[in-house]
Amino acid sequence: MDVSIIGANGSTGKHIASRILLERLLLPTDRLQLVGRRDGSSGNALYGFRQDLKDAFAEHCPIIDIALQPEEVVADIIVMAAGKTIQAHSDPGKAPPSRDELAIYNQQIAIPYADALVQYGHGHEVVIVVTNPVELIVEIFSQRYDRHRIVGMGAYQDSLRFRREVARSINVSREAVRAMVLGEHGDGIVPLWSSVTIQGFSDNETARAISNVRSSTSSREFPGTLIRMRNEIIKIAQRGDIAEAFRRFDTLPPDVRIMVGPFLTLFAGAKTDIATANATVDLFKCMLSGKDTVIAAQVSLVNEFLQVRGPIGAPVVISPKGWDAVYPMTLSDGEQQLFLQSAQSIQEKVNRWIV
Ligand SMILES: NC(=O)c1ccc[n+]([C@@H]2O[C@H](COP(=O)([O-])OP(=O)(O)OC[C@H]3O[C@@H](n4cnc5c(N)ncnc54)[C@H](O)[C@@H]3O)[C@@H](O)[C@H]2O)c1
Repeated sequence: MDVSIIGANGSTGKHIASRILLERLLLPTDRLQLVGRRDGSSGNALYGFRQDLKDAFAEHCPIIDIALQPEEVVADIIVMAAGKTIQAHSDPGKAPPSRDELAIYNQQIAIPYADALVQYGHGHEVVIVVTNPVELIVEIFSQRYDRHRIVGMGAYQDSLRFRREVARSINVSREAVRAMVLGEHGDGIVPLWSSVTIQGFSDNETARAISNVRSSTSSREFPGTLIRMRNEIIKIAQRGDIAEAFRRFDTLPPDVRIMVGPFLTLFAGAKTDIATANATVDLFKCMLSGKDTVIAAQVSLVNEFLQVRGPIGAPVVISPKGWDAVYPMTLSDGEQQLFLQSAQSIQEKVNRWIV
């Protein structure tokens, strides 16, 4: 199997590459392709990065290739991780950072890769999209290529965060919690409390545990609560009191922490690249496991789930071919309403952004 990482010299791309090698997911006869820009600093740096990987992983290394043009990308699985990332700012008068700011710039990066895939690809590539806004980039690839082979990892990562945060609030391990987050990888996230199961808990015990920890009694109130709590914490971080911001963060409900955690990490001067790389490689492993696995991921729907058209985080059955079908989940009334609002908002933004 051959894997290509577009944006391999970026912090997320680098962690993805080293995790793939660390876990020996590729054989020495497989190929890992590191993709950068000929006219950017990554062009030269990738040669050094390749050398570093060879030093680190020696005889366990696959063949490592470098590509500096979209038309040179050749792989069975392509990880799209190139592009700008959001920056923290300390101006309380300005809106908090949003992945939406990246749309115009990152779209221009993605289009040549999507066009080259259509022109030079062999038709069975699968693209895992990391670049934000993940819904927009999924749509750019899906409008050009087989949409069933395009999978965005934002909802998968949000679901892992949700499981971890729920587990932390009720004092069990993340492995004991099953849960999904659908919707947008952004303000329009839809945490599915109805999907939460906790190993060893009866239905009544699960319901009691959830009502003790969730942010609001109904999903309809969630967006307002999320924005209010997010803005309060960001104000503290903008004053420079990061330790206090994290102390307050620890007291937030788990469904709010999913969203606030990455922003607070940014304001602290760090990045979410390690967790993102881990989630991407986990998704990659699920995909290759050969078992039909249901995960939340951004895909471009054509009426398969709640009659939604367009890109959104949805429950899908994945396989080595991408996503085969939508898993027919039943949402609560409030979750359904939140999901449909999120779909509408994403669609409006994507229509505005796509040139
Ligand atoms: N989905 C998620 O959960 C998640 C989490 C973190 C980051 N991200 C997204 O991943 C992307 C990368 O983030 P990062 O932190 O690694 O950024 P980064 O700035 O560290 O790396 C970006 C890389 O992209 C490369 N690049 C830019 N234009 C390119 C082109 N035309 N061809 C090839 N490479 C090109 C740059 O040279 C750089 O090496 C961003 O869009 C970010 O928003 C997503």
